[in-house]
Amino acid sequence: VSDQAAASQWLSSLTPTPRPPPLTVESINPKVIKCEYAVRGAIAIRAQVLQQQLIADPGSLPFDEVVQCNIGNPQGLNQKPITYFREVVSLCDHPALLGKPQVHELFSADAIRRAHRIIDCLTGRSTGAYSDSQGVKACREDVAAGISARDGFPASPDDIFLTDGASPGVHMVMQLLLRSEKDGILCPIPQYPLYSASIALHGGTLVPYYLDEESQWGLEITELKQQLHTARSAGINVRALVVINPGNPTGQVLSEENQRRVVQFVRDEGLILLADEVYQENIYEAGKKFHSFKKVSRAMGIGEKDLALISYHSISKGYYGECGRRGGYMEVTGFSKEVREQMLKLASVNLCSNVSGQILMSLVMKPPKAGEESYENFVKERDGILSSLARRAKVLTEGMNKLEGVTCNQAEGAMYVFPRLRFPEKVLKVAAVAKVAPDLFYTQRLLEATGIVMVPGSGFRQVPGTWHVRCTILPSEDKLPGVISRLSTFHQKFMDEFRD
Ligand SMILES: Cc1ncc(COP(=O)(O)O)c(CN[C@@H]2CONC2=O)c1O
Repeated sequence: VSDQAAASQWLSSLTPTPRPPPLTVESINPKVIKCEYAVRGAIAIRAQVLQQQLIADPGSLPFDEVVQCNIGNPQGLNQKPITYFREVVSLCDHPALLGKPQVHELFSADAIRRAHRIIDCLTGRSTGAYSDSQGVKACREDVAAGISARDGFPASPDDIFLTDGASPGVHMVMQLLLRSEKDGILCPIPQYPLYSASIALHGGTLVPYYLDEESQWGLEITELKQQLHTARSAGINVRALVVINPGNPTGQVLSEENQRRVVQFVRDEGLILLADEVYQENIYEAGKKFHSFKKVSRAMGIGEKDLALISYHSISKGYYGECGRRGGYMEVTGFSKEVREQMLKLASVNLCSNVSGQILMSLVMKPPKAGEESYENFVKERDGILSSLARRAKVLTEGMNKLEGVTCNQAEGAMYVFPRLRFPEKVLKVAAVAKVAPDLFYTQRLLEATGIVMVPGSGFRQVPGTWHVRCTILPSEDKLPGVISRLSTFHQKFMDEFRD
């Protein structure tokens, strides 16, 4: 062996053979790879890059701001928090303020009283201490009182789990229900992708039921029955039915009659009803009203013994929009003591949800009452936000319906419009070559041209061969006309470019 070869052999013997990286995309849990969440997917990621570019190099793009219409994040688009709510959580987070002489100049008397009451019930009198795993008892009592007042039927604090938003509550239940791919969950299509993502993460099967766009995203019982039968024939053990009411991304508000038939279906088929009601205070359509599935079932005389029901709520929506504070509840009824003990065990693994979010959830469910010092201002703030959202829902729906090839159902509730786009054949061809869904292709072009961030309908699943986009109704009323105008100009150019 030559000296050179001997030397290089010696050197290579000194350098350890490179180990393969401990984690690669190939060695990640395949359930994680399968999971997708379009609300913060490719379009949102690209939007962040453009946002940074605008900061670094203003004037370098054909628009001067990125408008985040991809996510129901009201305070991200300048909606102001509710004064009373923030007063109470501020005092709870810094109780020393209560001892300051100026406190009565800075905070309303009822917020001070509420804070004292809450602090008295906190472990160690501190929001910094772990609470019970189900949540602070006093907060659960207020949530239960609020549910009882809303529904006219009793709710128990023992049935309430306070969570870091509705999302972890959904994940917990999927973890409980999904043992293998043989376990299925009936989900609306289009659906909020937390459900498809969580079902994928927990190794279950999403069993679709299609909402009927032609009847304002109606939920047909015949469709539920057909999809259930198909899944069962394929050997899927369907465990639960998810209903999102008001709907995301579709914005429909179910009629009470429709809800009664859903409850009857769930009861007859021995399913668990997962009622996602996070938009319960976002009702805009005249004549439409929110009815909780808890109320509907109890009014039918269907109680805990007949129906397993988990109802979700959140502080992220409504008129409060406290998305970043992470607060929510699951009301759990109709399960055995042993099952609830398993739920509590699961909750205890995460110790507890954040206490400020728990306090905010209790304030949402038991806000100021008439006669209390904050009441008038609270009502003014609440009604101001909700009436503005209703106006924006109408304006945006009208704006969408003026676009060529676009039809858009009225956003009766929630925070989105979900228009259907009929693309020229050329768009379908170009998108196929680019290997992207046509509605993703559209939202990519829209973002690059206007800075408007929308989520492609394919991120929510949809009837095959139909294409949609989801846009929030959240740009402020003074900004919304400009957004619609930029969208219309882009849309016209896009359709002209690809006209058959
Ligand atoms: C129907 C529905 N359920 C649950 C959640 C989870 O909310 P929290 O975990 O914050 O309580 C959302 C959030 N809406 C997402 C987030 O913004 N846009 C969306 O579509 C939702 O729309």
